[in-house]
Amino acid sequence: MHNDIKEVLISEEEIRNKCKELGKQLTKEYDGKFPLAIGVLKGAMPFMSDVLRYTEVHLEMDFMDVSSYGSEMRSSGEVKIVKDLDAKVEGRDLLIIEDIIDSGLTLSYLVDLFKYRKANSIKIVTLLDKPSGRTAAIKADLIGFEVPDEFVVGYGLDYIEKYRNLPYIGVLKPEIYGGVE
Ligand SMILES: O=P(O)(O)OC[C@H]1O[C@H](OP(=O)(O)OP(=O)(O)O)[C@H](O)[C@@H]1O
Ligand code: HPA
Ligand SMILES: [Mg+2]
Repeated sequence: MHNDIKEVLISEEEIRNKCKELGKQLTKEYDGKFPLAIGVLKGAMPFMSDVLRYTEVHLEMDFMDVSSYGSEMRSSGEVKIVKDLDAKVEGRDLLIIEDIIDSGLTLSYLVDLFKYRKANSIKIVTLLDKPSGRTAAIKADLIGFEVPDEFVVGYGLDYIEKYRNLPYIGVLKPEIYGGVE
């Protein structure tokens, strides 16, 4: 598995330190509140687990499974709900947790949906931001790292469902995806 990686962009230690830093910021942000932390499956799973363990406020966790990439390296543009939330969002302070914002289509779809469902507030924390990929106007409130215009894998991010269990963020060797995007 590690052999398929051309370059490690963000190490395991850098990710851990960033999760601690973001966890502290979230603790301040939600002091005295009871936010609903929403993990966007599947990619956000490792980041959600790590960042929330460094928060020191009461919060509720829920999950939404949406998918728009399938086996492609570019968004299909169509966001499909695979699993909806269990919790009601009306009147709640929402914290959406993402692994990456690329085109922004997934998050703009979710933000619109949660506004329609009458959330009291909506904030976004993302581990990675790839501004070069953006087609929808969306910005996170908290960002871990900015990544260049490359398809990244690891720590939740997949290429055809593989590499999510890598402990770091890396770039695949071109021969793994046939050298074309
Ligand atoms: O900003 P965007 O261009 O919408 O891309 C970001 C989204 O794409 C990936 O999810 P994907 O749809 O691949 O599902 P997955 O998390 O199950 O891999 C990623 O985890 C984000 O949720
Ligand atoms: O760079 C990426 N890697 C993996 N999944 C993704 N989903 C959006 N962008 C990416
Ligand atoms: Mg994916």
